[in-house]
Amino acid sequence: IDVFWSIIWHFLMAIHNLCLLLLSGLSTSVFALLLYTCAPWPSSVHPGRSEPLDLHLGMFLPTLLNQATPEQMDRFFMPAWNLEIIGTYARLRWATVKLCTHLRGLETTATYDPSTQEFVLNSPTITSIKWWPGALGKTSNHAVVLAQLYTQGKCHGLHAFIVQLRDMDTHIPLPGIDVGDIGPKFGFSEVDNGFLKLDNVRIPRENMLMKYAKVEPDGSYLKPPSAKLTYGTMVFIRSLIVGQSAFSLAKACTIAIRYSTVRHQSEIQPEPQILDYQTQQYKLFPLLATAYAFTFVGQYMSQIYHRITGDINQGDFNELPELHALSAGLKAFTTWTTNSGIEVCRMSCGGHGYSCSSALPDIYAEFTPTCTYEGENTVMMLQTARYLLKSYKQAKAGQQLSGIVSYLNEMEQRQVQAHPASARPTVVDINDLSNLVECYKQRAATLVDLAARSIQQELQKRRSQEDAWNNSAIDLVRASDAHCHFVVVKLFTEKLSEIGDTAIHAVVSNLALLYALHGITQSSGDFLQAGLLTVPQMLQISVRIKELLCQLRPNAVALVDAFDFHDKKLKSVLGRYDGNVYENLFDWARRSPLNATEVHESFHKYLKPLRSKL
Ligand SMILES: CCCCCCC/C=C/C(=O)SCCNC(=O)CCNC(=O)[C@H](O)C(C)(C)COP(=O)(O)OP(=O)(O)OC[C@H]1O[C@@H](n2cnc3c(N)ncnc32)[C@H](O)[C@@H]1OP(=O)(O)O
Ligand SMILES: Cc1cc2nc3c(=O)[nH]c(=O)nc-3n(C[C@H](O)[C@H](O)[C@H](O)COP(=O)(O)OP(=O)(O)OC[C@H]3O[C@@H](n4cnc5c(N)ncnc54)[C@H](O)[C@@H]3O)c2cc1C
Repeated sequence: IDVFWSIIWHFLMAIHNLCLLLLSGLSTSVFALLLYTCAPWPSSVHPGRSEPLDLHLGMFLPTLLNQATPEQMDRFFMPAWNLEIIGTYARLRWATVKLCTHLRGLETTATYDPSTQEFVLNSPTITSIKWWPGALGKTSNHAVVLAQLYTQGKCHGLHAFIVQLRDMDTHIPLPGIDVGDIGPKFGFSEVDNGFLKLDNVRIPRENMLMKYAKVEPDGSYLKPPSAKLTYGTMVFIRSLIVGQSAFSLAKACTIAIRYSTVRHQSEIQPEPQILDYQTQQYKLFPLLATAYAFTFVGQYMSQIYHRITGDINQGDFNELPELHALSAGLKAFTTWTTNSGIEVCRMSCGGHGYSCSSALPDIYAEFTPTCTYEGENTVMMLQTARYLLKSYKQAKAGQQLSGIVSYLNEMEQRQVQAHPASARPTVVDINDLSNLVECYKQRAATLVDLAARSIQQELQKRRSQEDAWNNSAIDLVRASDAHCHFVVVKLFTEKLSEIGDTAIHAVVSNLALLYALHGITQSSGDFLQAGLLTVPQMLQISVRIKELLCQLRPNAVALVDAFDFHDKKLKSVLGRYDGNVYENLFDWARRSPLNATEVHESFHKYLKPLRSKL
């Protein structure tokens, strides 16, 4: 049924985008957009393709879709789709103390030369060398390079350029291009993350991605309708990463929960499955609930991304700030939680979790950089905080906010309680999800208010805006975190109304309740301080969580089976669908390269000569 609706959804999105293109009078790109829109995730379109090529499909093609004109789509999209052009996305400069997080500070320049109608690209300093782009080192023959655009003697800020890096026949780097691999990393050993230095590299004028901003042949510059459109691809990838968090956490939970039913370990006879231990359930079931929550949030992000980019294509930029704030905050919120969650799953498998046979080390090593790439998480949380604070000020000034931050409108009516102990708690019934959503909402509002007050106090001490912001950054990140948590609980709760089957509804409701209550216990201080809950209610919540663990236990395996990972995708001996773990573990160990011979060559080389000397 899911596959059916997914096909229908992508079909409708394709029609929707097709209509947008036709309405806006574009004659080309239709096939390209259909092709890409119908492909929800690159690896599922090209199964079995290598990671560098997934990066090419995941980063290079969306950039084209976001920033290329129809003519540029004609030139680049199909060759890229057919892997004639293999691209990377080089936004970064060398990671120095000057921070490549700070995109506006990028030093690479693209200077327009009207006499030849070319841009001349340069990385003038050691710190301007592009560093990290995936597949840049050895695989790519093209890159989308972000550089400061200079024309008619003026700098117009960051713009994107397609730069050919290597000869199409010989794959040798072109003159002026110094490109290579950056060396071994924590994971992703199969990806050639690269460096790129540009020395007077000339590219045709038509290689600047000109969907929004333009440089005319004589060098005159036409501004984009919004400067923020340069960042469009980031919003897209960050939204995708939210879904990727759900996917990775779901995989880790599947392995840990399945293995926990295979593993027996106790003095009690007959030995119980380790999943019957309350502590094991407490480690894994909240994560299972989180995997479901993030799956729904990922679906939501995909929907609003498509809706709002549709509006943007029509020239309506109203919702771009909200989309940016949501995608940045949720990217950070979901990746941080998933990152630590995968590690909990690994440890919950005991010693075998450390073995690559579990697949958990690989899942972790591949997932953990999501906390850093596409915008470092703390920096992303601060971007969300910037939007929250702006909205807060607007609400204070009497403006009616719409969208997900509309709860800040209520700040004025709702007394931020000075004496929480005497106040009436917001949560009346801890089993009522709508009560809990309200509670999370008020916690977010309270923390936004606290962060705003902190900045205000700093400013009153005559600090500069920047210092006031930095001295309040912990509060700002907490406010963003609370905002994101509210969004997740709200979306999970709303999703329940879409479930028709009563039995499934009951189980998923328990998951949603566990997610909400467990989150409260993790940040109990916030809820108590704000007077949203009382101490007796906190105790009640702890008891209710234990009941929920028992209620979820019989369905735990079915709930991970529902993620529907094929053994070939999961690649985990511990997480096998048939539960036949131990025989296969033995098999797996036998296939270790060290077991290729009974006596290892090191014996003949080193130990034997040593023994003969004795
Ligand atoms: C699952 C797919 C796997 C793919 C593999 C991925 C491989 C990895 C790839 C990469 O890592 S690519 C490199 C990624 N690099 C970054 O993401 C850099 C992060 N830095 C930034 O995004 C920005 O520099 C910044 C930190 C957001 C800058 O913030 P700042 O406020 O200083 O800057 P301005 O640039 O002046 O912004 C002003 C204005 O614009 C708004 N804004 C910022 N970003 C966006 C955006 N993406 N969309 C819309 N709007 C944006 C910002 O909020 C400000 O708005 P106002 O408050 O002034 O209205
Ligand atoms: C596996 C991997 C793949 C990548 N692929 C690509 C790619 O394909 N293309 C590409 O262009 N790049 C890529 N990158 C680079 C990536 O985008 C950057 O590493 C990332 O944006 C973070 O920037 P940074 O390294 O400069 O970290 P920094 O910004 O130096 O962060 C270091 C620390 O400083 C803190 N910090 C920085 N700024 C602030 C601030 N304003 N306020 C508070 N704290 C701050 C951060 O929170 C963090 O704790 C990749 C990175 C990795 C690890």
